[in-house]
Amino acid sequence: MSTKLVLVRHGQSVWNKENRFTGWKDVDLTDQGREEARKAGVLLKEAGFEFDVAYTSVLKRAIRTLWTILDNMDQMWIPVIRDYRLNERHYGALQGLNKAETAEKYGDEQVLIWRRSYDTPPPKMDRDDERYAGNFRVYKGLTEQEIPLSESLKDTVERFVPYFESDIKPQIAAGKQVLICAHGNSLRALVKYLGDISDEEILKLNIPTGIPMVYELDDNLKPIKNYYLGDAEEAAKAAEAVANQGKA
Ligand SMILES: O=C(O)[C@@H](CO)OP(=O)(O)O
Repeated sequence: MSTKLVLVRHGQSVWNKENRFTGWKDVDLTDQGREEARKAGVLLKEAGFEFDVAYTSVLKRAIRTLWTILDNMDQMWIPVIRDYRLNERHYGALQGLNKAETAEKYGDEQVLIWRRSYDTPPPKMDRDDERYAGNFRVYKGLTEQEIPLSESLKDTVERFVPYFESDIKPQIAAGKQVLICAHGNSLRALVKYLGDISDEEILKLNIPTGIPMVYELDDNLKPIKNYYLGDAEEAAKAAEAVANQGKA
């Protein structure tokens, strides 16, 4: 028997469009992002998915994408769980900077390391920075250790995977159809873990906005195969465009 798990990166956000490092900044979707979310919902509905539970971050670009998907599937009634552990990887002091301008200043190679290396975090944000997540009510229940100043993908794996194991995996194991709506790098963290992808290989993975990614899992919840719903060529082109965002 195979179980399906669906992962969706939020639709295009305002800072995706402006090509700025986003991380934990709570930016909304653009009109294009809303349209991508709508199309994702239609694709999932046409493919016959019936979700039992959905998980998302506490960031509105992912939450609104999830709402839009469920609205278009007429499944807005299912339980939705929001948790900061699904948040985007924290971009530290880079948050808000333009990616191409940063590449002009520091070089494409350095920006690739900050964006895609497994264990090199971007420069840290200070705790007295107005952007510090501890200033926002949504994160008030977290300890200082839980509020990042910057994260590598490894740090994001260490935050997200234990939550996946303790909260999401038991639902899948119980036969529930689960939808996860999250972010480029928090999903890369999960994909790395699910597929046991090496630290080197994960560098090449770029996830496009708003295209549902379906994982078929075996009885041990190991992936049998995974694919994007819809036009595969379009998904590959969109992933390539994400890769190029960090070039001067
Ligand atoms: O800015 C970010 O937080 C992420 C996702 O949008 O970007 P990148 O693809 O550069 O890691």
